[in-house]
Amino acid sequence: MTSTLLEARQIHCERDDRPLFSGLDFRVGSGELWRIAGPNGVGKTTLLRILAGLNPAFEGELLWQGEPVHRVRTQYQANLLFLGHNAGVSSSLTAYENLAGWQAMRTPAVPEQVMVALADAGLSGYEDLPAAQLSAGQQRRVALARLYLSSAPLWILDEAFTAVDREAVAQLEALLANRVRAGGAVILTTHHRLALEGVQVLTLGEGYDAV
Ligand SMILES: Nc1ncnc2c1ncn2[C@@H]1O[C@H](COP(=O)(O)OP(=O)(O)OP(=O)(O)O)[C@@H](O)[C@H]1O
Repeated sequence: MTSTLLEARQIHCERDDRPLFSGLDFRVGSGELWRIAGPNGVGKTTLLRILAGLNPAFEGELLWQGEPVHRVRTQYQANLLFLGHNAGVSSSLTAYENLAGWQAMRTPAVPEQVMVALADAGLSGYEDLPAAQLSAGQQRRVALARLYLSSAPLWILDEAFTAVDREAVAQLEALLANRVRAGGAVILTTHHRLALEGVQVLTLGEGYDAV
């Protein structure tokens, strides 16, 4: 039996007085991978940002391991890795500095771990280049390298597959599979067809074919 990590109750959100989504109820358990599906503009990013605690403009309740997120915010943030589709990679910093800086905000940075994560993300030889001099896919890999350093039980990933090549997609799928196998949970959006089994789909927008 899976234990519930994150529960959403009656989530409602409006943009410019127009309801984006309403009455959303779901439970994300350990070992589960959820895909939020729907057409462009339906509210997928908005929902992920709500779940990640980055958008307070909603009604309803979020529970982390049974406790209201607003009461256990620090604990929730410590258990969460959020990767937005705007990946948060600083173009003036090197690949190494970006990842080490990210790690240092959570734990003392360990240079060897950072180097290994960059290598795992396919960036060997590019560690000391400013991100501005990397390709779009390589910049995305700098952000994705965080996944190799993260032991957070909940990953929320917005369009994580954007700009990366087939090899990186396969590696990312393997990482996600490992995360859920280890008892974590993943919530993501992607317009990419996932080669993963057991994906649960929450579709926003009526009549959208999420296949
Ligand atoms: N900062 C903002 N202020 C006002 N409206 C916004 C803002 N961000 C997004 N929206 C609106 O909210 C709606 C949902 O946007 P959102 O980015 O959540 O959609 P999405 O489903 O993720 O789309 P896509 O598949 O194109 O990424 C859109 O109509 C968009 O115009």
